Amino acid sequence: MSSRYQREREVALEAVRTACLACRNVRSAVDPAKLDKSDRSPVTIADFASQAIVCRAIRRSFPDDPIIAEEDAAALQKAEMAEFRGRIAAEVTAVGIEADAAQVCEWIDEGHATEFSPRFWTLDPIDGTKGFLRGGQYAVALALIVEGEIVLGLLGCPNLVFDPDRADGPVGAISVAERGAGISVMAIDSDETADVRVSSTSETSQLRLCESVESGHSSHGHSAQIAEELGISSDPVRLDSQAKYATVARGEADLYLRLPTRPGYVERIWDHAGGVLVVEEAGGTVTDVDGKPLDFTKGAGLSANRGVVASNGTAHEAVLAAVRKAGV
Ligand SMILES: Nc1ncnc2c1ncn2[C@@H]1O[C@H](COP(=O)(O)OS(=O)(=O)O)[C@@H](OP(=O)(O)O)[C@H]1O
Ligand SMILES: [Mg+2]
Ligand SMILES: [Mg+2]
Ligand SMILES: [Mg+2]
Repeated sequence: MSSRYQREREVALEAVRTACLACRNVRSAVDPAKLDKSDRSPVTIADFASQAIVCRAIRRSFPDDPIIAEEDAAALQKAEMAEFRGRIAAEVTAVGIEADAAQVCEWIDEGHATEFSPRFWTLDPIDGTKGFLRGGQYAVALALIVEGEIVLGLLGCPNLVFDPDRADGPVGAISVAERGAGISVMAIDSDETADVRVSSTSETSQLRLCESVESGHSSHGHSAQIAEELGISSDPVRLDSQAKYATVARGEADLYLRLPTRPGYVERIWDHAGGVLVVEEAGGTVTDVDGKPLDFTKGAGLSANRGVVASNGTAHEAVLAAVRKAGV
């Protein structure tokens, strides 16, 4: 596979792998401590450690590249957060990157960009934090966007079985996609790699649908209507995070629906950029619910789009028709 972004790929893969290891270490604690952000969503030591690790790596190799990342260190600066800061630094150090609390806060804040630029990275240090907390799926999601086009997309999924045909095989998979150069999936703990491809299912009644666990993130009512319209009788598979894109990419599911739960919610680019390229390079199609391509030129939000439909491609038009019929 010829690669135009070889160095970026290497740096990104190493960073995502290391961040996955840090997340696992935190998760193996009995009850990972969490903070509630101003929107009442959770954030943990692992989110911050992961963001510090990935931003540090990008900053060292690509000093001029802006990073639009989900978290920032503002809440960590308060005096009463000293212990929490120290625990983040300890987790970063435990994966081989020696750092103190001040240093990790600086790295976290390297992800402060919010505006579109001709070349930038976007990072979700843990996508699916609720999934992470309940022991479900979560993802370290990273993408490089050049001239508004996603050129690299990585999804590190520490809780995803590496090979869906070996349910008791290794757990932990990193999907790495480069535009025009394909996708490969790597095991987190070994050198094993796999080529993957979306399914070829075209019969709409046979489509295996996946969606968010959280009904506040995607309308379960609308997806049930769409499934009925398509003649699907199997239950949707609910899993957290961009692991949904990874499962469509490898043909384990055929369709991922993310349907707005209220007018005006703007999806964040870090919740999608990595996953979108992973599905596209595996042969699938991703649009919003109106059939428009996702527009990554608007800064941190997908303000020109509503919701997301990711499919194996073959079934995409039929699904969009059902989405319209359901009045999404
Ligand atoms: N109202 C609403 N609508 C759509 N999306 C929302 C909404 N609120 C939050 N979020 C974002 O959802 C991200 C989690 O993704 P998922 O819904 O796929 O996973 S989960 O099932 O909720 O765990 C989650 O990402 P993380 O914060 O990184 O976990 C949020 O950015
Ligand atoms: Mg969050
Ligand atoms: Mg997210
Ligand atoms: Mg997140």
